[in-house]
Amino acid sequence: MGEHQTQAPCRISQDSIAGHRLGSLFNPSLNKVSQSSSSYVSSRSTSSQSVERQQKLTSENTIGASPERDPRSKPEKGSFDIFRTTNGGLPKLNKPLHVLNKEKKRDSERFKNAPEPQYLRSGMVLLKKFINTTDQVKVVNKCRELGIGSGGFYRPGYSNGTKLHLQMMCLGKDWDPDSKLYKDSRLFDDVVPPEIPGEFKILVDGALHTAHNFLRRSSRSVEEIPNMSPDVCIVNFYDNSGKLGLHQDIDESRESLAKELPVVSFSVGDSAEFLYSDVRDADKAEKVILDSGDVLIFGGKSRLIFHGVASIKPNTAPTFLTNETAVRPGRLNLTFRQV
Ligand SMILES: O=C(O)CCC(=O)C(=O)O
Ligand SMILES: [Fe+2]
Repeated sequence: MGEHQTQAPCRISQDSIAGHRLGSLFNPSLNKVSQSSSSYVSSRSTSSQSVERQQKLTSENTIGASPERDPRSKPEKGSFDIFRTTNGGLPKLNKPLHVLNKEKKRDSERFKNAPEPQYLRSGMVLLKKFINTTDQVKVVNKCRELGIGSGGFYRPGYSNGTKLHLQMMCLGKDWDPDSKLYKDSRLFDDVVPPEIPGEFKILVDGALHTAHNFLRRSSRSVEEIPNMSPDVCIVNFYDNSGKLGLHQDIDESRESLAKELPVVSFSVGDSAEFLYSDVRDADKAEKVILDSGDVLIFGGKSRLIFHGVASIKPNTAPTFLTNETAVRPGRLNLTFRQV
């Protein structure tokens, strides 16, 4: 990650901020990722030097974090469970089966006809309702399984005593918000993060494929969004008071940033108000709502955009998700990067 403020990766922060469905996780056609942009060389003026400059600039900030009592602000130990624990993590069954089935049918219909992707700006495309209902449930269950295990969720913080307003877990490699480094194991407990599940990678491929097809259809260059193959996924869980200040994701390698390889971001659960801007000023930022199942891609000319989560909208998670899983109120966000 780059610079975040409330949770995760190198985020610069400003606490003040305050689909074309292609698919199912197990659809083999999703493996066919467009090759056309794999040798993309950025035409953007992001020289290594400017990346370095920006990295320095942003690393002096923390993202959406606020001070806690612990002066050294070590990560809070003991894994966080994204499932409600009061009923042993079982899904809520307070509705009759026929009502649950009706709701499920309605939700599946809703997700079957994903709307046309939204072109937000060069290099930035939003795939509304890209992740179908079945796959959203799988994403939640997988994050829960990994999240309570070794290398699972914890509340990250900075050595100055501030903590991000979220729970975080890294897959593939660890990203440490304080040192802003990607490492093979976590600094605070030496645990090697779990691998990125293959099903997640298939969804990422499908999302990039869908975005490229959309760019082609709208007579734009597919090279606006270079292709990438993720080796890190940062999973954030925001409760209803969660947020993440405006930041840039700039801790990835110089090569990755110079090629402007995209960040692919999944949202599952409650909706979020997502801000993005060329400058770190929430008042000047554009706002877009990210709902459950949406995939946001930002690469190319938008790779270093300032972005953050202003708020989570309570009780907006789709009913199938709260009926079929025991997920707590809140939002899961998964950002995939090739670091
Ligand atoms: O939660 C989100 O939508 C954004 C997360 C993010 O920017 C990050 O983890 O770097
Ligand atoms: Fe970010």
